[in-house]
Amino acid sequence: MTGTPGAAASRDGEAHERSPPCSPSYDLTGKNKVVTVDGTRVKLQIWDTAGQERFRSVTHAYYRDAQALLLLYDITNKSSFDNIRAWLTEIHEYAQRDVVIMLLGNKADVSNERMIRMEDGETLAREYGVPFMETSAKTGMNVELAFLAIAKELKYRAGRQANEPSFQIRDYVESQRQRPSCCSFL
Ligand SMILES: Nc1nc2c(ncn2[C@@H]2O[C@H](COP(=O)(O)OP(=O)(O)OP(=O)(O)O)[C@@H](O)[C@H]2O)c(=O)[nH]1
Repeated sequence: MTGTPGAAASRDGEAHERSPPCSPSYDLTGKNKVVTVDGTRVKLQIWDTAGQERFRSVTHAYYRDAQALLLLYDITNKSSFDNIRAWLTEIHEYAQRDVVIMLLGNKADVSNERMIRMEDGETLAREYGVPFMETSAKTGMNVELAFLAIAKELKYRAGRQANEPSFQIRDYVESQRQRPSCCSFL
């Protein structure tokens, strides 16, 4: 789902499936995942929420209890990017206060139709203090990393020990993410 909280990890960790997977090879939304973090299996229950304005009131119910939200926009679609601020405002109002948010600019493989520069995604993410990367559900670029980073953050929060070094999701994503090789012309 573009321009929306595209995926959410819920509190109970039980499997639910709401919408069919998108046709590209790597699913950003729509499936449940088990991610292994330092030998521990972290089960993510993922909901793909409706992005359209008319579904917003329904969507609240989906992310109200979420522990993490992946906000996706489509790098070839400016309005999906412009909608992100509205979604962040919504999230601020309706989601858990400590929800983990990640901003993803999807379709990074479609470089010839790019409308949103990677720097614009980075600037927006910095403004809201959330991790950011570009992804491709087609090639799989950074898809596993998005889920792994969320799982690491949730596991860290759940079992934080006094002497454990803190996990910084933004730094982790920044250091691990791949960059599309396409963007230098913009
Ligand atoms: N090239 C490319 N196409 C993608 C990518 N992700 C999704 N698509 C295509 O974009 C179209 C929309 O994908 P969806 O996953 O249905 O997007 P959505 O925003 O959830 O759409 P709705 O649920 O209909 O609102 C489909 O044709 C997908 O195959 C990607 O990373 N790269």
